[in-house]
This record gives sequence, C-alpha cells and structure tokens, in this order.
Amino acid sequence: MQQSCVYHSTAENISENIFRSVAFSKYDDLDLAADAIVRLQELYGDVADFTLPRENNSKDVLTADEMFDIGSRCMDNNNTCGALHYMLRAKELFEAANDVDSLIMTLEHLVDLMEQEGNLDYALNYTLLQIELYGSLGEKETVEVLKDSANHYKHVLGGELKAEEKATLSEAYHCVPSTYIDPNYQQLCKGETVVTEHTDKKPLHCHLYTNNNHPLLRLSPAKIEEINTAFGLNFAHDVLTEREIELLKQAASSKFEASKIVTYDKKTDNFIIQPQSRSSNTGWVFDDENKVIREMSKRVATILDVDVDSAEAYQVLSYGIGGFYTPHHDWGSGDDPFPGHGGNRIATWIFYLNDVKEGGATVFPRIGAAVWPEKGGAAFWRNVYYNGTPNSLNLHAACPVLKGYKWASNKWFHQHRNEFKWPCKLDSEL
Ligand SMILES: O=C(O)CCC(=O)C(=O)O
Ligand SMILES: [Fe+2]
Repeated sequence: MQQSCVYHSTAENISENIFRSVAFSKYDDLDLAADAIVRLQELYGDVADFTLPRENNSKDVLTADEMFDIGSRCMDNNNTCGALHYMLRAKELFEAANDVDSLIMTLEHLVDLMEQEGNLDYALNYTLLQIELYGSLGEKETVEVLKDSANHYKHVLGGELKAEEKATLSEAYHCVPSTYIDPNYQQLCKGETVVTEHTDKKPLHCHLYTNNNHPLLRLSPAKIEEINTAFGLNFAHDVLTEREIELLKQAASSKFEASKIVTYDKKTDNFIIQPQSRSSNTGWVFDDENKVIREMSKRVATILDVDVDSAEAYQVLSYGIGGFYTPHHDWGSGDDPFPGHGGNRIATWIFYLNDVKEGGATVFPRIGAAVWPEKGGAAFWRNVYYNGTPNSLNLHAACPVLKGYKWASNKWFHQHRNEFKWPCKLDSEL
C-alpha cells in the first residue's frame, strides 16, 4: 500500500558514489555532482549532510578538499548559506590537518561570505586568523594589507573585538538559506504527513477496475488505490511485467540525453532551457517501435478510459542520486500549449520502473499527497478540469533520489480524440 512507505534510515556511502566515482560518468561535470550534494543536504537535512562524521567508519564523509570545492560551487551559484556550510567544515578539517595554504584560502572565502551575510564580527575574526597565519609564514606585506582591513572592520564594529567575544565566536554559525524550498514539498519528500484543505478527508479505497468488462481488463483487472478522489489521483499496482519494464528501459537508454525544461519566450521568439530545476536523463519511446509497447499503451488508455492515439510517446526518465524535478505542472497554458499534439495534456500517467531505496517520491504539495515508487506500478491524475481549464492544484515534483536510482516513465494523454470521453462541461467541474 502507498501509505505505508516511509522515508527512514540514514544514507550510506552516497558521497562516495556521487562525488568520487559516479560523478564522472553520470554527471556532465563535478559541478553538477556538487549541486546534487547541496540539494540533498538542503532538502533532507542531517541525514544527507556529508560533512558530518558517520558511524561505522563509513566512507560517506566528504574530504576537506571536496567540502572546499562544494563551497566554491555554492559561491558561484550565489548560495551564500550553502557556501558557509561547506567552507566552515573545510576550515575545521584544514585546521586539524595543519594545512596552512588551504586554510588561508578557505579563510579568504569565509571573510567574503561573512561580509555578504553582514556578520562583520566573524569577518574580523577570520581576518585576524589570516594575519596570524601569514605572520607565521613571514609574509609581512600581506599582513599589513590584512591589518588595514581588520582595522576597517573594527571601526565599523565600534572598536576592538574583545578577547572573550572572539573566543565565543563558534563554528556553529547558522545562516538562513536563500533558496526557497516549499515546506509541503520538503515534508512530503521526507515521508512526513501534510494535510491541506484539498487533502481527501474521505476514507480511501482500493478496488479492481475492468472498465465495464473491457477485454483488456476482464481477466486481469487493474488494482487501483485511491490517493485523492477530487483530483483523480490514483495508483495502479502491478501494471507492468518484468519483461515490459526491461523493454522500456532498453528502448530508452540508447536515446538518453539530459532532461530539459524548455519554455517558449514570446518576446525573443526563442526556446529557453530552464537550468537548476531538473536533473535526470530522458529517452522517448514510441508505440510503433514494438508491439509489446503498443499493447501496454492500450492497457493504460483502457484504465484511464481515454483514446490511445491521443498520447505522446513514453518519456522514460532515469534519475541518479540527487536526481529531481522541482514543483511544476504537466499542463501548458495559452491557446495551443503543445503544438502538433492536439490540445492540452488532460491526464498524466507515470510508470515506476524500479523500487527506489530512499527518496524519489512524486509529491503533490497542494493536496498533501506523496506517491512512492513501486516497481511495475503507476500513478495517474487529471491535469485539467472538464471544461479544459488547467488545474493548478495538481502541482507536483520528483523528490531527489537519496539512495539508489530511479527509473520512471511518463505518458501524457491529450484533449483531441477524447471529446466524447471527457465531454466539455460549462463550469469548471472536475
Ligand atoms: O519522476 C517523477 O516522480 C515525476 C516526474 C514528472 O513529474 C515529470 O517528468 O513531469
Ligand atoms: Fe510532471
């Protein structure tokens, strides 16, 4: 059952996988691997904080150099809070290892970051430390320059930093993250319960569905579990066989490329790729590629009770650790949101092609629902009201994969050819 899936244990050897080995093959470059590590820590908290010591000598702790690199990447992304998190930990480790050169470099960044945060006492503290270190190296000129900047901080702070104040400046510095994370999205991803005004308050049911004894379902009815009846959000268990799953994966993987979110900008008449909102690979698989795939689509269309020819090809997705998709809608706006596809996407069907070890749920922040990947199962929901108006309450997201990997496949059904099955109603009835 969907409800029983709860995010639970601690991560294990993730940084080892993502940053050291997988990084080079699965990610275009180390910067993207660093982004994934930061994303996991920001969303899941301590359980995904690879700067923290772990039990059992796990290799899942970043080295000081890696922490420094990730902190630098955060600076490039203007993520001051993330940068401080990683730079402060790097500083501790460089201090412990007596690595003066690296420590000096880290302190330089820390001074800038603290100044940006408006924490001049910390900026002064780190400048004083730099003075000590350069002094020990005999670099008199640099010491003089740094003394000027220390004097500037002292002046602005209204005098000397008292010795006891200096001592109390601990590394337990907490900043307020500038990247906004929708709290419902975050809680749902962690497996916590979220109740909103749109959460189904009625008892939810599981039932077998044959679509009026349709030949494709009569002998093997769909096992449907309701998740939100008002939005037509359901889960269908055991829809795919092992063979079908392998076929979809194989057909897609030869065509994989980085998933994109492309929006059309009317002003510049250009398609713009949205960065930082999605990380996965996409391969499109068409019904006419294989008889088995065509049969699969017919079964899906029968469960949804829509026309099979209104559908797009399968969009097969593979997510690595940290792979995600921020909250979004599948429908488009405007007169002809999907040129050539026949109207809007009225329904989304998403197959899960494997069980994900940790993370990777599909969550619906506005209705307080989470769907946990289950091999061979699928979630489906309606995207528009019966009068064709897009429904903004079905905002949804793919939570970052914390452990393992995730394969899924979207199939979207469009308005045209479904005029009789989804008759246009005058009001915005669901
Ligand atoms: O992978 C998921 O759980 C959701 C993916 C999704 O929403 C999309 O690709 O539009
Ligand atoms: Fe989506």
